[in-house]
Amino acid sequence: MQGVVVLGATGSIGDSTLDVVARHPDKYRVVALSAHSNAEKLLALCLQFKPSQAVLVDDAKAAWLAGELKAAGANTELLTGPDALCEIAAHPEARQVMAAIVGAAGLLPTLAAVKAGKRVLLANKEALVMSGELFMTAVKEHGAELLPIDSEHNAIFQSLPYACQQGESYGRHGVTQILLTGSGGPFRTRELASFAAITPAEAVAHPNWSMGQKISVDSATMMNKGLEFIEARWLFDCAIDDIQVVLHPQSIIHSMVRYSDGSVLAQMGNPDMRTPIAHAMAYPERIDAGVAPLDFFSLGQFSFDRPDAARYPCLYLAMDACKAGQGATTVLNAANEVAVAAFLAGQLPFTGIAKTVEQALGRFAGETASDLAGILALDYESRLYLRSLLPC
Ligand SMILES: NC(=O)C1=CN([C@@H]2O[C@H](COP(=O)(O)OP(=O)(O)OC[C@H]3O[C@@H](n4cnc5c(N)ncnc54)[C@H](OP(=O)(O)O)[C@@H]3O)[C@@H](O)[C@H]2O)C=CC1
Ligand SMILES: CC(=O)[C@@H](O)[C@H](O)COP(=O)(O)O
Ligand SMILES: [Mn+2]
Repeated sequence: MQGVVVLGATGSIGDSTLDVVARHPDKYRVVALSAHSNAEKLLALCLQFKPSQAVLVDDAKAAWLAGELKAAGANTELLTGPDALCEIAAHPEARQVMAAIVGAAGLLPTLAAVKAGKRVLLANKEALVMSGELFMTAVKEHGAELLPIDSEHNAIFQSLPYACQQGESYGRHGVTQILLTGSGGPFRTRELASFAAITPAEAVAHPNWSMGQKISVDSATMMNKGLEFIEARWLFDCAIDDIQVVLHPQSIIHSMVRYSDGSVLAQMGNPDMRTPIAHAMAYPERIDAGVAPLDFFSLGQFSFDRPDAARYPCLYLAMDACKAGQGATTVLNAANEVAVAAFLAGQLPFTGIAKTVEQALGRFAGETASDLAGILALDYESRLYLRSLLPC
């Protein structure tokens, strides 16, 4: 029986993770859960999964939640505040930690799980975007096991030779290219002239995946693919020129790996995050994820295309930031988080997201961030700068 911590338990990845856990009560036991402010949902999850600890970061409803847990006779200790996330990430009874907090807030708790030598199931791509080199060094130093949850990176992992899954360099095993697929989001064919009028409701309506708001907007701008480009560069230790982004609007092929002998290996499946989650939790075994089998007779056509720079400027800003280094990727991530929040709050047009990110990258051009303190300081400075520009 393996103990599991779910950071970000009340979100979309949290839902899928707990669904997989609930299918295998003989294999997995929840030892801790976290939420930011959704106390009602955290209460329901605590009563269902009976963790020994739960964290509600925002303490406004903590007294209410503690009272409800006590009244229900639950043996769950309630902790509050961001530091408690790092405490549960290192829970002594946990073998696996699902890192599914959205955004930069996930960096320190995810690193805490790494430093505690856990099997880290990485959904929180922003952590790697901010701290890739430092993060991967910590994984090696602390003997942690890092398994990608992001559907593309999980697909790449599955398509790599076993030796590369265990950390060997891909070039030595005939791998020549990573083909990172992306759907193109809800505006792949929309008239460019109407982009400034895009509403938050339109932007979060992803054609294939049901996800949280922030990542859904990122998919619409294709910043998501840019963040994933940076994530792939660090996860698989590959040269930037060896990663190619390919539009695949159907989201059935989740990414591919090209080999020197002409082979291309792909991982396919219905767009349901329970597949990569179950794969990573059970690795190297396979377990039921509750996902319907792929029915090839009803799939229709697969198509592929190049992403257009005029339609998806964020993708190209991210790829340039990846070339520039960790300082630029930290600024990119912070600026994008602030801009997406402003867009969702109705304070910035959709087209303003790329402009804001570009402005921040210009303002902090040449800044470097090599250690954790430097990364956190640059993240903070970038947010401060943007908040002075944006009405949020
Ligand atoms: N959804 C998906 O299919 C995929 C998601 N990912 C990545 O996984 C991560 C989670 O995404 P998703 O589940 O969609 O996001 P959601 O918005 O659905 O969930 C976010 C979770 O993080 C918590 N949270 C939010 N802010 C904070 C904070 N400041 N401190 C602590 N906890 C916080 C939320 O708590 P509360 O509910 O209380 O606000 C919630 O539990 C992201 O990094 C995303 O890019 C990657 C691939 C696919
Ligand atoms: C499910 C998942 O991994 C998301 O990151 C997904 O990839 C989003 O779809 P896009 O390809 O549109 O960004
Ligand atoms: Mn993805």
